[in-house]
Amino acid sequence: MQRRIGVIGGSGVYQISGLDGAQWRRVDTPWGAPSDEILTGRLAGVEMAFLPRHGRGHVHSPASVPFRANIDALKRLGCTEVIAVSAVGSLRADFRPGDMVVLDQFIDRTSGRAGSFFGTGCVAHVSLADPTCAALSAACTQALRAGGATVHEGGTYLAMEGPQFSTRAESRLYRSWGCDVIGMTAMPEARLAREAELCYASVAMVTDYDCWHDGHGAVDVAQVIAVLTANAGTAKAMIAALPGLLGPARAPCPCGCDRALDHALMTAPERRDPALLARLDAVAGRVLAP
Ligand SMILES: CSC[C@H]1O[C@H](OP(=O)(O)O)[C@H](O)[C@@H]1O
Ligand SMILES: Nc1ncnc2[nH]cnc12
Repeated sequence: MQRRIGVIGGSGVYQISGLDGAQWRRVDTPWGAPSDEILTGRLAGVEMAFLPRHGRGHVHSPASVPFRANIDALKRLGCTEVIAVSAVGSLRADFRPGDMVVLDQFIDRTSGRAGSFFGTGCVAHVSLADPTCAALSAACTQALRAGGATVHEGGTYLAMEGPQFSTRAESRLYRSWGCDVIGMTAMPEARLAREAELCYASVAMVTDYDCWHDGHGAVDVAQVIAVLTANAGTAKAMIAALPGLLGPARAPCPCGCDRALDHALMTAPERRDPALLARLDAVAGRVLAP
């Protein structure tokens, strides 16, 4: 099977360069329009698809990011895996601004966001015990280290609703829960990637210490942008290195991400809603197609 690597760029990452045959493409989905057009092309002979999560110019607030359309569009374009890049606040002293964290767990405190492709007329329950792909995450770690980044392998991300930053009491609470970093977008993105049977790796750049650290002022956007700008090359170097590490051919995922729906569907075939099934053509076509 041919590989296509999807990349979702977070705050400060609105494009990638160096693609052969680069083209911004509009992709329509049954879940509405994605955050922006998607930049496709080849890097070191591997098909790529890049989508800026907030849109070019940072148009979408965390709550208005069309997460379902974004994941559907990447799947529809033939992506086999998604690397999500995010800016995060650190909830621990040893995760410093400029460091990279390859996340492996999430606590979801968002509210009111559409968090599933499934629902009435086609119910499914996928496992989220391990919400990221260990194999893809290991490749991201390797690519980051090759570029000289300081990398923390594993970390728990507190997904907050925002758009305001946390209160000090919230920040302290999340630290007491054992969370390592905080951001506003990894959920429901990670849930939806799993439902769409995409390998998902979440790579976070630490930009600040949120507001719990006595030795640092409370986070503001200027601080986040300054750290993102100073370290702009880090995520880009990782993306440039990944095609060489992964190669153009894709084998079955050793973690089973590409088979997440094998035992997830609950609704009896004769009770399924044809309209919902039609919307699921890309994300669940493997298990629903007649
Ligand atoms: C600009 S600070 C807050 C903003 O940055 C993060 O975005 P992303 O996860 O897309 O990199 C955070 O989640 C907020 O959306
Ligand atoms: N402290 C913080 N809280 C939430 N999202 C962030 N993104 C970057 N820093 C953040």
